[in-house]
Amino acid sequence: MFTLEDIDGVEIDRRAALYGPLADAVRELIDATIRTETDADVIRDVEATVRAATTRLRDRQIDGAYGVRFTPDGTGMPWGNAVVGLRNPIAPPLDIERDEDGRHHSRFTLGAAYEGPPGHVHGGVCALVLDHLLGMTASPGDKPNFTGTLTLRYRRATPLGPLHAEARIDRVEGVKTFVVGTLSDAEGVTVEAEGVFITPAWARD
Ligand SMILES: CCCCCCCCCCCCCC(=O)SCCNC(=O)CCNC(=O)[C@H](O)C(C)(C)COP(=O)(O)OP(=O)(O)OC[C@H]1O[C@@H](n2cnc3c(N)ncnc32)[C@H](O)[C@@H]1OP(=O)(O)O
Repeated sequence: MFTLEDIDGVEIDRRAALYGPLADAVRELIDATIRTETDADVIRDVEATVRAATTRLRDRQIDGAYGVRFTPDGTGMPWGNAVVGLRNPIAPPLDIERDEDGRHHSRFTLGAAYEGPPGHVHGGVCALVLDHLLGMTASPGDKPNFTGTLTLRYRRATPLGPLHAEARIDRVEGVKTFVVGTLSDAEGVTVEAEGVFITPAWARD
């Protein structure tokens, strides 16, 4: 589940510079696929090109999912992650910053690929983003805390476009960390979240 990779920062940068642009390009492709109105013959031609590109990438690949890899100095590479994964075109991806007081926050943009109600973010995508951000906030050290219960209040629809999310720890009770957070657009909060994140039995002292 968590895999140690004995590589240094230079190698991480090399891999990020190789795989990040590919994921970005596929993200663009997803957006273009949803929004294109070009001619039918162009669409069929592009479909063949994309299928050929996929075949080339599958020439050599790992078994199963990417997992969470980390280096000896504790640098994490959750590159397949659905929210922050550098190699995952489905991930927006979020760049999450941590303040000295432990608050986590992120500015990001959700486009056509994340639509639920017309012109607005799918409620499940709001939950996805907040679950991850609150989970990161609940796991400041080298121990993961997993979502036990996540409660959301959708105050109003979240428009597609630039957004902001933030989270902070409310309190810690034994293996349970209680975290609160919000998702906002330029007008203010659209979704409030509170979650109970729990250290799994295998990671307890
Ligand atoms: C190398 C780098 C590492 C960095 C890591 C970054 C990670 C980032 C992570 C990002 C993550 C992103 C987010 C994701 O995607 S996390 C993925 C989604 N979540 C899961 O898959 C979790 C699945 N469930 C479990 O693994 C276990 O059931 C957990 C770990 C949750 C509890 O375990 P276990 O079942 O063994 O617990 P226990 O019986 O010992 O009870 C202990 C206490 O907890 C209370 N309780 C139990 N269940 C719940 C519940 N559902 N709600 C509220 N409370 C609950 C229970 O009453 C008791 O309290 P008390 O009676 O003592 O008061």
